Amino acid sequence: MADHNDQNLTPSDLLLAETQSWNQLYFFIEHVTLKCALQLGIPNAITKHGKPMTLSKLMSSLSISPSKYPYFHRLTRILVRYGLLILQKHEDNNVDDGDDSKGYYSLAPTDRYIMKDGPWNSMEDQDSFFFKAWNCLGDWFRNEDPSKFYTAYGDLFWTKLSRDTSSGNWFHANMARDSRSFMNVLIGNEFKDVFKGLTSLVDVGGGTGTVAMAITKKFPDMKCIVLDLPPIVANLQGSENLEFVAGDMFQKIPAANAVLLKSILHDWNDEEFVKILKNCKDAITRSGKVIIIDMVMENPELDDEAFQAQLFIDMLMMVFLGSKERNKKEWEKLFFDAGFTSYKIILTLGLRSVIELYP
Ligand SMILES: C[S@@+](CC[C@H](N)C(=O)[O-])C[C@H]1O[C@@H](n2cnc3c(N)ncnc32)[C@H](O)[C@@H]1O
Ligand SMILES: COc1cc(-c2oc3cc(O)cc(O)c3c(=O)c2O)cc(OC)c1OC
Repeated sequence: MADHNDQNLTPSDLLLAETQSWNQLYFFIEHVTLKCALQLGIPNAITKHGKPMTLSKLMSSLSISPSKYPYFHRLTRILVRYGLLILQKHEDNNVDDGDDSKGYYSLAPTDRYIMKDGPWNSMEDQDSFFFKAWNCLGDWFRNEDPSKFYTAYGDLFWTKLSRDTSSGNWFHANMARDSRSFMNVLIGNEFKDVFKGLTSLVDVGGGTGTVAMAITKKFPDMKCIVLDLPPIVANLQGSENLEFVAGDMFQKIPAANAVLLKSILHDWNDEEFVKILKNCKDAITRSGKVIIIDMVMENPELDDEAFQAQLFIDMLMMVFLGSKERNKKEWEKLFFDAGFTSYKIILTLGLRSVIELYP
């Protein structure tokens, strides 16, 4: 007796559904194998070796027993499939993947981003903190909590970070690495004149100051203020043109030519978003501007792989903050709700865009 769900499916539909269900239900194995590669130190071992290496040499450098070869070969096979490793086969075309002497492994560009000093990969010490929020996500769709993170911890994300030193340090260290990486790209694009001519700027929610330091290094005549919550900036030392100010962007933002908001507005719901922007508008001069570095969803400039990455981060915002990524229309509506008259998307760099907003 065919299952009632199968009645309308042809045999080939059923076989396709089997493949698709395995790829959808077991998608997590990509994450598990990536974390295994990081845990074993595969990217660092290949980098240290300085050139493509055979499986046996890689295993030996990782102190993995040769008895594990038949299993380790299958781990590297799936890492090649996921584009984390590149297998350069020897000229001899009838290479057998399992034949160590004819294949050399090297790192794909992805690895250089997720390497130990890349942002968001050093979750080992925060595994439970990070993954606990994702567990049983369905529970959140049946409660009234502001986020799944709140369901898991009984605390808002920013409150928890300010109380829990280790998760706070993990988060801000990774945010700083993300900022260093992004600012290197933005500097590479000559900042596209975004900061040109400014004599003062407030980096709202500027964290530990990575962005502000990059800007003041490039523009030494600019006075920069980093505004963030007291626990974040309390022990940070400024410099001649960089000052850390403890405060709340929902209360007041220090006056300046311009205000910078990098990865801030996507952390908040529409009402909070408008409140932050209204405070930004009060802070800038009439000839000033608000500079936003954040994601514009459904951006026609981005390919499907980038769109999937944005969807993942949108889920991350939903789970951790109860917030969202926004498309151009959603951004524009909130800009005008906050009383701004015009804006310009200056450029898109990877997943994020640089937007200028004018009072
Ligand atoms: C996603 S992080 C972005 C940090 C930094 N802009 C960057 O891109 O690397 C959000 C920042 O907002 C700060 N923040 C959260 N609530 C705030 C508030 N009420 N006032 C000021 N800063 C706040 C957090 O402490 C954190 O540093
Ligand atoms: C708010 O908590 C988290 C935020 C992020 C996060 O990660 C990003 C990664 C990117 O490649 C580009 C981005 O623009 C961003 C963000 O804007 C952003 O906020 C990541 C986290 O953990 C992986 C967070 O902690 C839960």
